[in-house]
Amino acid sequence: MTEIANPKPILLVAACALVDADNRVLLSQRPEGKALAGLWEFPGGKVEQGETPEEALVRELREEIGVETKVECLAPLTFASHTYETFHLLMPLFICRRYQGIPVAQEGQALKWVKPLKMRDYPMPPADEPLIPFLIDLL
Ligand SMILES: Nc1nc2c([nH]c(=O)n2[C@@H]2O[C@H](COP(=O)(O)OP(=O)(O)OP(=O)(O)O)[C@@H](O)[C@H]2O)c(=O)[nH]1
Repeated sequence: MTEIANPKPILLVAACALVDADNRVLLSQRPEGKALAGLWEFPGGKVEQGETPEEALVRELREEIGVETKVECLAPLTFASHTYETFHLLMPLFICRRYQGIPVAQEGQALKWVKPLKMRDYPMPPADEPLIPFLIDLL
């Protein structure tokens, strides 16, 4: 029988670089008590059964920061592929400039608009670090 070399499940998480008129990107700080607490991440979350990544993101942006957008307003930018201890994260990163509402934390998390060149000042999960150069190039 063939052994499976890497038994870690792949976790599909959709994330969004929400961009404001000054080309700043919204970062959200992971609350205490969660894995990777205190680190700054892109809004988003797990893609649930029956959802596309874009649909998951529209839902997560509404639930997490009270912002309304549409699937058509999300453009693919890049992705993260990173092995954590118990799973392998596959995380498409979308960019969104068209949305309604001012982001307000719905789950008590801190939010911050950050210029891509300043993102190194905000500790991010290891999966996110390789994504920063794409935002620097684009914005
Ligand atoms: N939303 C988001 N998740 C990220 C980023 N980078 C990164 O490694 N992740 C990881 O992807 C997973 C996202 O899951 P999530 O936000 O839906 O779930 P969670 O850990 O808050 O748990 P829960 O919603 O089940 O309570 C977490 O393990 C998180 O650490 C990122 O930039 N944004």
